[in-house]
Amino acid sequence: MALVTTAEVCDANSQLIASGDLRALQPIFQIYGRRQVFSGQIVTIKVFEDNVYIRELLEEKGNGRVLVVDGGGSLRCAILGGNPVVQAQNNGWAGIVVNGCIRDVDEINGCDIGVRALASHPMKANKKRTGEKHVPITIAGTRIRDGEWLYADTDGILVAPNELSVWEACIDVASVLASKRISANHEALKLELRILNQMSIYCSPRKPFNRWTDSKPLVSGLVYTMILLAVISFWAAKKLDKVRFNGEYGISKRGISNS
Ligand SMILES: O=C([O-])CC(=O)C(=O)O
Ligand SMILES: [Mg+2]
Repeated sequence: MALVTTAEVCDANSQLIASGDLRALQPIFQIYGRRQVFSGQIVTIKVFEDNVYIRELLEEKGNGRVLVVDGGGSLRCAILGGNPVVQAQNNGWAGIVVNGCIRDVDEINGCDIGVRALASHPMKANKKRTGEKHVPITIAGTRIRDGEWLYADTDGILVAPNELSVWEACIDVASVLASKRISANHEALKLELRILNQMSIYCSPRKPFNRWTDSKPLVSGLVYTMILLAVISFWAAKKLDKVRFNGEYGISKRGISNS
């Protein structure tokens, strides 16, 4: 998805925006961390001036996910510091979005991870172990659910219910180029650039797996194979029967032998 900017995704998906599926967070966040562009599946957490649960989540393997923290917008202390961010980077988290404050900004800016927060604050948070993990949250005017997808770049932050995919677009580029059978290199390059510019048009939520329609080809393939095998075995049995019968009665292609 990094091939396409958040602005291009918005331009090409007005229907998803109108339906409320594609949402942009209000632009209230500062950019921290070395990764300015990041995306991933969302893990939500709701806390208030307490950071124990945040640290616990970032101790888990990230697998490219993004932690989105509803810190209630508090500007009275930092709920994220350098230590958990280094850990998140080492554990493979793609990013952390904090509706609250962070501290150890220089350390965080050295980490290979994307971090967004309202501001920095020198005071640390409570350690009372309060909050809720994996609950729906509302930050920056946007309702966000655990398991949705987040896309961040220097223009802003988008949230979608499913992973946005350019897979279809890549197939399209290949098939259009093949069908045009372009020989001159510059023509091919021109067309490729035009198609790449249009790529976001094909950005669509990846379809969820449908147990029936997605397995239909496999099921019908199996049925056809079984019918074919049945016909072949029937034919073979008949043939074998005939050979056996002919053998028993001494019938050959040339006629009945006396021996
Ligand atoms: O101790 C804290 O709450 C925040 C902090 O600075 C860190 O984790 O590095
Ligand atoms: Mg610290």
